[in-house]
Amino acid sequence: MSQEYSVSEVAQNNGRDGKPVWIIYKESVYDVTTFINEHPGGAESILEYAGKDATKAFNQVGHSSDAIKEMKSYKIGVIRKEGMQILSTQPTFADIGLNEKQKQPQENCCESEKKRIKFFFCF
Ligand code: HEM
Repeated sequence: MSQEYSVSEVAQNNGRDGKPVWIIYKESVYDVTTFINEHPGGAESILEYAGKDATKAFNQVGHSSDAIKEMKSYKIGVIRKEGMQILSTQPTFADIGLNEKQKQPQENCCESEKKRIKFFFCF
């Protein structure tokens, strides 16, 4: 399985203060630290997207299929799907803010409401 990174983890690797240069392309993460000085389009064009999503910019340049192939050799992982991670774990009652009493099935809640309505119409 691919190593997963959050968007904020990638953002920390922005090439500043000796940090590596990571970019996002589609759902994948690339460490292009050693490549920036070899980049035919210049280091600056990549550094602008250090720690960020470079998908749009990369596509807009119209990179050749060789460039896309070369890019693959810098892949270090994929972006973690935060939403999917939350869904994959069963929430507890406490997670959704319910206490022991509120765990009662829905009908029990409605019963007291029905009684209240009946009482109201008696008068
Ligand atoms: C791992 C990532 C990247 C790889 C492997 C890569 C590779 C290359 C290669 C091989 C070329 C020569 C032309 C070609 O074959 O298409 C190129 C040109 C270029 N790249 Fe990248 N590139 C990367 C990321 C980026 C990013 C993020 C940008 C941001 C805008 C960028 C901007 C450019 C520009 C402006 C050129 C010059 C185009 C021209 O002279 O017509 N590249 N790149």
